[in-house]
Amino acid sequence: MGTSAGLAISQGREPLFSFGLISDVQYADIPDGRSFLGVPRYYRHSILVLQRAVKEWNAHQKHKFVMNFGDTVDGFCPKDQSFNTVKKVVNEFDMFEGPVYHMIGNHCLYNLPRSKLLPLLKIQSPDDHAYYDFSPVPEYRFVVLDGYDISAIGWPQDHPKTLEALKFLREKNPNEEKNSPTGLVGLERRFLMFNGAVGKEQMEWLNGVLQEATELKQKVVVCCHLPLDPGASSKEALLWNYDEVMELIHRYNCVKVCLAGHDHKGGFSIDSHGVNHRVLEAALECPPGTDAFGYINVYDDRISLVGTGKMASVDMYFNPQSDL
Ligand SMILES: Nc1ccn([C@@H]2O[C@H](COP(=O)(O)O)[C@@H](O)[C@H]2O)c(=O)n1
Ligand SMILES: O=P(O)(O)OC[C@H](O)CO
Repeated sequence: MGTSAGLAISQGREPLFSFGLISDVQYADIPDGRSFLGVPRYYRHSILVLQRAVKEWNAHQKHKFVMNFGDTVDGFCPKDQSFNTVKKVVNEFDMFEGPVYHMIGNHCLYNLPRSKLLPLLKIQSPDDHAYYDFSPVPEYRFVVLDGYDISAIGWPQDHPKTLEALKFLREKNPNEEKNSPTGLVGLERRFLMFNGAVGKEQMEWLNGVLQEATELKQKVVVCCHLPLDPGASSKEALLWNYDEVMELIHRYNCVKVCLAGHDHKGGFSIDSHGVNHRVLEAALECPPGTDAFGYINVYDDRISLVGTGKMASVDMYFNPQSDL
């Protein structure tokens, strides 16, 4: 990614805090396979990557929390094993000696309805939405978006959100197979069933959180399973309404970094407003013995991702213009 997190550390300043991160574990007790595009997937090995990650995060001793960027279980997991498989992976996360914040991904929703999934992931919500925020130190706020708020997967079949998503897909994607981008041009290629959107209520909630963060002079890190910037991701992996979400985010100056998973190869960009976008490499696609996890050192002027294995390190400096 061109920059050196080691450099940031060698500058000698202590971070305000740090946290661990991993994405797309997609564990299942099934033989290795491949993605649609032919990339090898190591379904049994991925939990070993997570175990090594937890060991390293604990050895570091100072991480304040850990974030799981979603797709905890794979869609090919036999459905009679879904509940226990998610539980097994969550138990591995719980070996971390501190809080763990989970996100949902499409593969989680192939396995379990929200009503069963969210309690397992300890996402507390009266109406099964999976967005929330937390402030680990007074200077920072983390916003976790629910990218499958409007989605054809995860809600009951007759739920208004399922119906809204299916209507949207019918309008945007003429293919019978709604996961196929065939014939879709450029950024239209994101209109696939394995993606989703942030709905109206969540947008209003996000607006309120960003308003409050601005008043409190907090810097914000936005986290979502689905990427929010075409510069950091394949077009096929983007949130359906990434443009609306970013238009809202850009009205404020408080959001410094957006982190995501889903696009397994990973990516990095700085958008037109100086917001950093980092898509994390998947634990699932690490050949046996290799890794993809990391931790982030948070400073007042940058955050530095220190990656292990396939997860590339990067220093993400904040745009000083945005604080003027
Ligand atoms: N470029 C693509 C990517 C995916 N699909 C469809 O999505 C399904 C799931 O994809 P995975 O990467 O998780 O294997 C896949 O079976 C295809 O139906 C596609 O059509 N084009
Ligand atoms: O979530 P998956 O495993 O279907 O993969 C999504 C793709 O990486 C998006 O391009």
